[in-house]
Amino acid sequence: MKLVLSLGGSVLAPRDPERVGAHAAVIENLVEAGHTVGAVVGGGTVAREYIHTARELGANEIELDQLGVDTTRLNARLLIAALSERAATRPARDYETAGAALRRGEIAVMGGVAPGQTTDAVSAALAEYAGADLLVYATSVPGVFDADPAENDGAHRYDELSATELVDVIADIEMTAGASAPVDLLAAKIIERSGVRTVVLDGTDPDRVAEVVESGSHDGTDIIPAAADEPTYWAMND
Ligand SMILES: Nc1ncnc2c1ncn2[C@@H]1O[C@H](COP(=O)(O)OP(=O)(O)O)[C@@H](O)[C@H]1O
Ligand SMILES: O=c1ccn([C@@H]2O[C@H](COP(=O)(O)OP(=O)(O)O)[C@@H](O)[C@H]2O)c(=O)[nH]1
Repeated sequence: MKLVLSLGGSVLAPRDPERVGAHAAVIENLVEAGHTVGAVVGGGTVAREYIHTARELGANEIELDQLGVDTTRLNARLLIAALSERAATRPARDYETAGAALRRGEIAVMGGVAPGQTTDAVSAALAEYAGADLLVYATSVPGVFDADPAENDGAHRYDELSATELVDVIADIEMTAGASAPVDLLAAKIIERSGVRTVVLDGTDPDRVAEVVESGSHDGTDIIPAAADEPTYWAMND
């Protein structure tokens, strides 16, 4: 299958070579098994540190986003360093370049693209552009909740959610540079229109990514293209 993997900066823990190596190994194994893989890497704490410092210095939100973009590309280079020669040599800066790499059978790697969004949207756009069979958001929480689980002990995880419902759930999350959301709003809208099958899961253990590709099973949130019935919930502490 053709997979686009969104590796949140929080998950890649860029300064931990073991973690980056483990994610690279899962990607290599998937390619070895015949899958086509595009990976999009987030900015993580390094991006947020730059953004925080520059905000204190008076930078505007577009300047802050641009710092974030540059950091995601540095992190993307770390993933490339851990991948074999099957990977493109540098992070693609646009979808045509990444798509061309995928057509050549390479592992395409991207960071950010433009201010006003996050790598969540880049992942959704690459998935749409490349005609991906599956889009996986490997993030630091086990799916999409009805409230931020970091701030609400009683937050409930959605087992599945339509893309339209996802838009509603995340619409109120702020869009400032460096903001945290399991999937950003633009990504949700792109998923809604593209209909690409999407899963949001806890990707701190890279084996969970391999499992969802190979067996379809996961403990995260399924984003289903068509309008869903009533969303189903799992209590966070179940
Ligand atoms: N409704 C929600 N469901 C899940 N996570 C949420 C929600 N609202 C806010 N968050 C926060 O989003 C964070 C994930 O975003 P982020 O740190 O940007 O991840 P990544 O680095 O994987 O892109 C989580 O730590 C969580 O606290
Ligand atoms: O195409 C992009 C990708 C990223 N960013 C900026 O870079 C930050 C970090 O990227 P991302 O949120 O994807 O990183 P993660 O949440 O995965 O650490 C974002 O908050 C944005 O400010 C951006 O402006 N455009």
